[in-house]
Amino acid sequence: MTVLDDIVAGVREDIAVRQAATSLDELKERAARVPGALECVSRLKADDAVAVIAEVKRSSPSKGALAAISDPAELAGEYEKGGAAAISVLTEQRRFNGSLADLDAVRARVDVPVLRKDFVVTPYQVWEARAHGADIVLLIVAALEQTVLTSLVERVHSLGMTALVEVHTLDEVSRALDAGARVVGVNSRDLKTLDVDRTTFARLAPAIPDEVVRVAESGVRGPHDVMDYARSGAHAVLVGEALVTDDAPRASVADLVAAGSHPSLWSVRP
Ligand SMILES: O=P(O)(O)OC[C@@H](O)[C@@H](O)c1c[nH]c2ccccc12
Repeated sequence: MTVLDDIVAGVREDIAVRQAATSLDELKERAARVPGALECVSRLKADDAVAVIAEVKRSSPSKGALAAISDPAELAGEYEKGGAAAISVLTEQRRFNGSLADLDAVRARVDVPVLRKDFVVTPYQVWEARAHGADIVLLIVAALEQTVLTSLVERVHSLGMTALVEVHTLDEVSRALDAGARVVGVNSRDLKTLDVDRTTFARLAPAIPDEVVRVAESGVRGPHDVMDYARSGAHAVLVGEALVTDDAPRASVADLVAAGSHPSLWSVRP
């Protein structure tokens, strides 16, 4: 059993508990009452800048506890003021110590798009994301069979949200594109082993066409990594650990944003 299998098994148990408390019909009613999802593709793909997606994450299976984050909305507010294009909120409970309450708190605070970061394997979770105000939903190719992936991408898009379809291999890039992904995230961390290899993005990016948004996920330590990912064709970067463990997250986001619009990047861009 891989780490990913283990996480998904726990997630399925937790879904069953929530589903017993809140029916799908009830979620659909809630989803109809929240403001519509924000359009994200144009925000994640500027002509001469790298969009920074800043993440609210307390723990991870690879690193254990990262930061207490007693006030996720406050942290997200700082990210937004620093220039984050979107905020990612981990809602997985067992390994990442997140919750839908964190998503609610962040949604209520910021105006930029909010990403529900979880191990989404059923339509119920997609409705949940929308009912809690998410604009973007993560779908991890390695956790989904192709027919399920395709139907979840369609569900996300039909609810006006954007699917961030995560890949780690070339084969998964094809699967993401076949499933109709408009935004593809290359995770430098292998979710089966938790190893990080920052060269993954550069290897996979050429297989992702330019009309699709290319997001480089994981392993960003600072401005230098943003510039490296940008040189390899990233339109956006997703940053967690470096920001949640930082004393000045707002300034650090601003530094990443500044690095992503450095003039030297846009003359060498493929
Ligand atoms: O903390 P990092 O190395 O900056 O990584 C952020 C993000 O990419 C990572 O949290 C992540 C990427 N894909 C995921 C899927 C599930 C959970 C977490 C993730």
